[in-house]
Amino acid sequence: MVARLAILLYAIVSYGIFTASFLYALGFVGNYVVPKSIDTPIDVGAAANPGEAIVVNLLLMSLFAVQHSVMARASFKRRLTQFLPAACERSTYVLLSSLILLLLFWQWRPIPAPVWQVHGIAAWLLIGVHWLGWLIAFASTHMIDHFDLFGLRQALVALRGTEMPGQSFKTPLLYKIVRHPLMLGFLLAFWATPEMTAGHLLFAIANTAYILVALQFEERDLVAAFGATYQEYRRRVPMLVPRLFGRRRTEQRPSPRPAGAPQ
Ligand SMILES: C[S@@+](CC[C@H](N)C(=O)[O-])C[C@H]1O[C@@H](n2cnc3c(N)ncnc32)[C@H](O)[C@@H]1O
Repeated sequence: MVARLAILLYAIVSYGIFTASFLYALGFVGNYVVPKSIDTPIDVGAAANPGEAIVVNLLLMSLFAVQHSVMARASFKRRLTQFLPAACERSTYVLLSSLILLLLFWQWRPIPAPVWQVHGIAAWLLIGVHWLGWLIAFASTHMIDHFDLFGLRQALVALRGTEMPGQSFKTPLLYKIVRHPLMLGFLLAFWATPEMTAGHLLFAIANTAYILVALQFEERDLVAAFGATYQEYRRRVPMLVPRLFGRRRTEQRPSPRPAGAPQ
């Protein structure tokens, strides 16, 4: 019982650190409230040299990308759970991702050179799209399973001593019109800004490239897990850009989750 409570505590702490990093990300990307944002150095007088800034920023984003993708693979999870209880695996993933994000926010080198600036109604439209992106991203986690994605469900199931139910294939709400609404939300939040600087542009380009690569791995795992059901979904539903005047959709039956489906 003590071990199960410790797992739950670990999951709650990891979730708390994730929440802090997510809230900080809102301020960081949008240049709101936080002491250090994507365009404002802590030490305002000391702008980094752009070459150094590009290298440091790319290293920080690569660290996040490698951790986030390697730890999401089934083979890595199998190895990790030889040392850790399976109920801690997702919380560990969430904890490390959040700590790396906080490191990125802390060590980020702004490159303030302006790339575009828009004013008036166009600026307000872009700000609206930016916040819509964050809203879509947050809402999408609830459409898949927020508490499962962030490791709390696994800890609660372990506390009850019951079996963790397998991952099921879902297409609720936004998942009916795009396969990856969470990533679509991030892309909108990263790109829609009335004042784009060189540093922000680097952030948006590198993260877009990472998302496009990471989705290939994620979809490979989803095809392995759900087979023809996911392949049919892939043919029917666009990846990131909703089809506004789409083809007629056919209803599909839910498929049972085969053993070894990714979490
Ligand atoms: C961080 S979520 C991102 C989901 C999706 N890529 C998106 O952008 O909305 C990643 C997890 O969602 C799972 N996943 C993605 N699409 C899913 C679906 N249609 N049904 C169930 N799980 C899904 C993946 O297996 C992975 O474990």
